[in-house]
Amino acid sequence: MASLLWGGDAGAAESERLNSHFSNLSHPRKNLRGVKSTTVRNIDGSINNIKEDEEDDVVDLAANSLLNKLIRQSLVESSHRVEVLQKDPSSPLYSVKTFEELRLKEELLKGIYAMGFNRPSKIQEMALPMMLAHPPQNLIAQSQSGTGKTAAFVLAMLSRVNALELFPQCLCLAPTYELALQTGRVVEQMGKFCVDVQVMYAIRGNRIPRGTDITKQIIIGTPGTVLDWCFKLKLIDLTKIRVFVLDEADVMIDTQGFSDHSIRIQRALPSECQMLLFSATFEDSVWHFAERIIPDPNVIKLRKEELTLNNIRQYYVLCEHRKDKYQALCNIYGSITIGQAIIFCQTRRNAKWLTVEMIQDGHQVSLLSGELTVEQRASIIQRFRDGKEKVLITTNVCARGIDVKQVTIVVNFDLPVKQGEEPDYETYLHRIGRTGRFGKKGLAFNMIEVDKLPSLMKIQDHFNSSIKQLNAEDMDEIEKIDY
Ligand SMILES: Nc1ncnc2c1ncn2[C@@H]1O[C@H](COP(=O)(O)OP(=O)(O)OP(=O)(O)O)[C@@H](O)[C@H]1O
Repeated sequence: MASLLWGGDAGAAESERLNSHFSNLSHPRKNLRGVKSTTVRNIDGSINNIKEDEEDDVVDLAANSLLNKLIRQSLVESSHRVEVLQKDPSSPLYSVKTFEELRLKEELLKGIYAMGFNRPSKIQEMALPMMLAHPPQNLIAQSQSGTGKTAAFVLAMLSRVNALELFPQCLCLAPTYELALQTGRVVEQMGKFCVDVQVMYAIRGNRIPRGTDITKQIIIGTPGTVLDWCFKLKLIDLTKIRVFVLDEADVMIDTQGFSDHSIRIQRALPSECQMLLFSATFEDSVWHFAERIIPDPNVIKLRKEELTLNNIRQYYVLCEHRKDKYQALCNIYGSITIGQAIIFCQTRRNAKWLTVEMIQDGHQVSLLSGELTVEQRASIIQRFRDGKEKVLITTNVCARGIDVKQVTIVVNFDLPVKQGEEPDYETYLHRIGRTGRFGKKGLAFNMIEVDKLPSLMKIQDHFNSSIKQLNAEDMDEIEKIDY
């Protein structure tokens, strides 16, 4: 039966190879038209050979997710209410304000406190009692990145493991090799005092001979390799799994083949196995997938705070060409005191050109674009966060990923457009918008070539918010801008 299943899925390992997470992370998907190599001097004076790409950087969900994890220093608190949909609406709804209320094993509680967690996060307050209930309950949970989902399901896995039984009992699927490792690190940290509990990674490159007796209790892996380990190599007996976690479901369904692999794995689990699914977003596609894979679930949602343009003053400067845009930028830069600014370009080529121009003019800037590895990107964002550079020039790659609260000025050196010059409203909002909660004022400048003016006007209409024209030659006018 198992081999038949496998035979029907001849492409699991292959599709994982093709998805090639590692290279995806280092080089987000791109159209390689017009690629050539140029030498660029980095801010620190070192020399880098960077490919010159005429095309946009494409947002890579898995890379962004990892980037967020690498640069995040603490919990992202949300003021939004948690919505709960119980499988059995008549059963009482529990929430906990302390970890003690969960009656965890002593060593686990010690691990949690050693990580510096004092009390459950908002989503954990509701999710943990459900996840730790007897009999085990299935759960679908959605809340934005950084709100404590990973810590929650790691806690559930660690609390259900029987350290004396030496076989895989908990199985967690993650979309990429690197994300699996990140989750594994949390298991290792939180389970620091659970000395007999061990983790193993079912990821590409971790070659285990067929029929090996795996004694580790928690397996974290990517769907293709896990499928291999279960059906082809017979390393994991799925009928003995007690907790099945599907993490980053939104990223998972974005990767070809992964939904099918996950469903195939889930089908072979025993009915009493607890099934948990987590996602940062809840579009229809994620929801349909979640419903297919998690039977009789409880559902917890923490709404993401909406972005708004209300507190942002928006201007545009009409320019003839790129040099003209640069001049306008310099005039603005020279006339108002800028704390920190992010400048967005549509292509890597433009971003690189602008970086070189600004450095030559003596500005302290750094360049963040998709050709850098995730670790390099994380380090650049961290330096910017720490105020080591005042200006960050970037492409779309980090438009959605980063939250640098001290930035009050955003410059669209190029307007975000989709193919066919249709404005990209969502990206515009993500670049400039703020959540209402922080309520901070902000300034946005759009450098617009004449032929892009209709697109800008569409953006103005779409958001029903005014974008004023600014004469970048008129220093008095610029100096009057107060923010
Ligand atoms: N109860 C808590 N108290 C303090 N810090 C916490 C708590 N829970 C989680 N954290 C910390 O908050 C950060 C975000 O948590 P976590 O990674 O679990 O969020 P997430 O929702 O899984 O994010 P992502 O969607 O990116 O995976 C981590 O640094 C984690 O150590």
